[in-house]
Amino acid sequence: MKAFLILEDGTVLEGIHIGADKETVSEIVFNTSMTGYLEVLTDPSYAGQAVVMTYPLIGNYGITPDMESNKPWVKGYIVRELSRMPSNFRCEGTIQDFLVRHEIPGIAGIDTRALTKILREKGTMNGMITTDENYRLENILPRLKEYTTGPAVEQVTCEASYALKGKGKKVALLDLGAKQNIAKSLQSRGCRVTVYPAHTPAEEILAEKPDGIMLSNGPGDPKECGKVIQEIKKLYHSDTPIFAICLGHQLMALANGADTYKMKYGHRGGNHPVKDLETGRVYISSQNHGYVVDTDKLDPSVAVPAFVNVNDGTNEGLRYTGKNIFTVQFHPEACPGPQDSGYLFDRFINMMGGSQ
Ligand SMILES: NC(=O)CC[C@H](N)C(=O)O
Repeated sequence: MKAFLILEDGTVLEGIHIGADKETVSEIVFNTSMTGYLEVLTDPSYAGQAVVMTYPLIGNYGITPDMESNKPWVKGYIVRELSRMPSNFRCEGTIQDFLVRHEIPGIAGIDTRALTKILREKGTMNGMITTDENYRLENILPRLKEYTTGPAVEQVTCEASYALKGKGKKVALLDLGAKQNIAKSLQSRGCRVTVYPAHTPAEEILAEKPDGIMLSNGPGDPKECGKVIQEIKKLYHSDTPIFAICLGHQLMALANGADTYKMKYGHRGGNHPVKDLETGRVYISSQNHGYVVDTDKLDPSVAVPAFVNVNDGTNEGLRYTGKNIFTVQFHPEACPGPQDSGYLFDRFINMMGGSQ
């Protein structure tokens, strides 16, 4: 069956329908990872967005246990070619069935690299995936212009707190849409992790006297998270060591008077170079973000830049002055992507006083 991808600027691309049989409006973002399509599909930070995979063949090892959460969160899926016969000893099914089961529509047969060039030149746009051949642009374009991801953290956070197996340092993980590998990275370093829903009052977390607090990644515009920011402010004022990733990093910055803005087309992929400003060393990182902290308005008595993106000079991390707090915009938990920056979890463990 034919399908159409209609962009906010009136561009229409024709392809083949995949996934669930329904129409979807979302923000269209591209990911340049050459591996790890499942980790991308199941990363809760993509809630409200349709992802364009620039790598041309997707799904060739099918569905395996490499999930970052228990379901796919993308609102649409845009690929060049979807593998019809996945082959892998761990394969448990096809992407096609996975998308249908979770009611996610998609489109294949799109020149995703050409589409990415459009998104790079014009910036991230909203779009619609539809199978309706009689679509009317004059009706659709105003709908596309209006669309926003809105408050998205509520859709992806856990409902109640829960404790994960482990002994050793007690870490409170605030789940803003956490990728599973954050908890796993802590557990593999001998931490006892308790996961809290995004709107848990700071007092409740601090009452458990955690050795450290971890703020996770998550979807949407960080400025939509006003209430969570209020709680993070209180966490900042406790003397607990804090490590934050991506949305968590942005919220900690907003809680401390910094600003964030939306980038033209974001960073989503597995090969973004980030420079550690303390050592001058460059690490290759996994990334998925559309917003970034504006360091121009950052008060150095509050925080100073710790990492910078080597491609475009945007901020990739902050160190909080006089505090046991550091935050990064990229993904040291990797999944998918290089594990270069996994050492940051070790730094966090050291901040909590070592692994015992
Ligand atoms: N992966 C994330 O946590 C992304 C943070 C935020 N939603 C952004 O797009 O910038």
